[in-house]
Amino acid sequence: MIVIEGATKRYGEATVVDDVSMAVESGSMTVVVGQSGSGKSTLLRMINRLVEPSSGRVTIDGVDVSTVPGPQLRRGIGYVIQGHGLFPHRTVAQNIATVPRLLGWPRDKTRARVEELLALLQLDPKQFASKYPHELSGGEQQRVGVARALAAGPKILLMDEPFGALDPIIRLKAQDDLKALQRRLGATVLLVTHDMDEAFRLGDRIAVLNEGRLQQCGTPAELLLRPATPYVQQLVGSSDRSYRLLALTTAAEAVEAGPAEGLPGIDGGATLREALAEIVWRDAPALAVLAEDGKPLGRLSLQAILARGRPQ
Ligand SMILES: Nc1ncnc2c1ncn2[C@@H]1O[C@H](COP(=O)(O)OP(=O)(O)OP(=O)(O)O)[C@@H](O)[C@H]1O
Repeated sequence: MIVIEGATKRYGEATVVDDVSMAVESGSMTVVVGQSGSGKSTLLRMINRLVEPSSGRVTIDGVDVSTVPGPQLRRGIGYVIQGHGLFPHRTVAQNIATVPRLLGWPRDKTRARVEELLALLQLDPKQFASKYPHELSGGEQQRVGVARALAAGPKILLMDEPFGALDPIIRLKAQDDLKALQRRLGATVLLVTHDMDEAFRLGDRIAVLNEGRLQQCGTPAELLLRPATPYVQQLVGSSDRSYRLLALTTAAEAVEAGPAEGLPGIDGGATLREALAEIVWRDAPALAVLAEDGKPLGRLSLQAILARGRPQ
């Protein structure tokens, strides 16, 4: 678990991170969201000691990071930045092998790890290992950046606007891939973005920063239903908060008993927001919710969906 206690960073007269306290559970994903200049990157970089706090402290599993030499700390924490920061004159394989090489891994072990990560991130090793960063698309570079950060098997991954340079469709795919990967690896992820939709798609918890101050750190539902400050309320937006709430629940979680024959089907893993769109599009009173094997789990009525789109 990462615990941030009273973290403050001052540059001259300016306090850019102001007495922030929050915790990130092991194996969860927390998204730090806020406007440009709100202190997100500075807060993130205090965790891997690229920035030293003026006061306050960060502990990882109870160990104060200020007691661990920076380079040693950073070898155990993956770090992904916008634009990927890949070394332009090194191949994809050499980029991914950066930390294993620093750690003195044997060649065979490093090579096997590089191939495993490329496959994990859906980049064919035969095709990509010997390419250079400029020969890759933005989405491919982004995946190599993630592979490099994961190379030495860190339990913590810090990601600073990792999808900022991607176009919207690739960005959605990259977000889904990251969520699946994070679950699979059980990694603790702290991700910075200024995009509220990204925060809602990815975050188990969302931390909202404004002018260096933490406004709220809570689950997406808590932010929507109980915004702690007018700033959070404004940020989550009143026009689409119902849709955001619906996007937090799956059809399988809201399924009702009753006949489902003849109704249009929807996958149990689809969100209620998607289910609502399907009902509107099909002009149907309800949907049949389907398990992975295609068998019906029950039905989902328009009323049941609408009830989930407002405070219970
Ligand atoms: N080394 C530094 N010296 C002086 N001021 C700095 C330094 N690093 C950051 N700042 C200032 O601290 C504030 C917060 O910067 P930070 O990069 O943490 O914000 P951010 O929320 O990540 O912004 P963005 O979304 O634009 O990346 C900004 O006003 C920035 O100018």
